[in-house]
Amino acid sequence: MKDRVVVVAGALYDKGRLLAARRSAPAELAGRWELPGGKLEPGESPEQALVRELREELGVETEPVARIPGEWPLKPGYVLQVWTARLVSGEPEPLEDHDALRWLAPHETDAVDWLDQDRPAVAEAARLLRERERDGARD
Ligand SMILES: Nc1nc2c([nH]c(=O)n2[C@H]2C[C@H](O)[C@@H](COP(=O)(O)OP(=O)(O)OP(=O)(O)O)O2)c(=O)[nH]1
Repeated sequence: MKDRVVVVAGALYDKGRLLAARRSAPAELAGRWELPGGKLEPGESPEQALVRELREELGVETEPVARIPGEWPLKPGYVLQVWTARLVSGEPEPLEDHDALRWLAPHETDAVDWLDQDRPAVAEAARLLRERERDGARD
């Protein structure tokens, strides 16, 4: 479908932890946790959109690693796509759209109240995180 909006979100990893961000708006999503990101703009690749959104929202530089297979419906006309990404520089801060951030260790990935529509992607991101831990990844 051509006129659907793609929202690109990042499963951002650093030091074996996954970043969760608490939305501050709109009212129906505020207080719930999500993977940070935003809408694809015309002419952008999903990876470019992800790097731009994470820079705007969190003030960090990141590098997309791989897409988590699948896409998930949001509100009508919107779909969510998720990439794993690694932190290249900076320490994330809730600059825009969020009022709290948390780095979650592999055993803590269920500790926040994720948006329902994010749960399948978060489950896969958590699985990949545990796999990286078993493999002895250092970042
Ligand atoms: N970023 C993000 N948005 C999500 C997730 N799950 C989910 O339902 N959404 C919804 C919330 C918003 O309605 C929409 C994304 O819009 P946004 O407001 O984050 O994107 P944006 O920065 O491009 O928006 P804008 O302020 O420029 O309008 O998707 C998620 O995991 N990450």
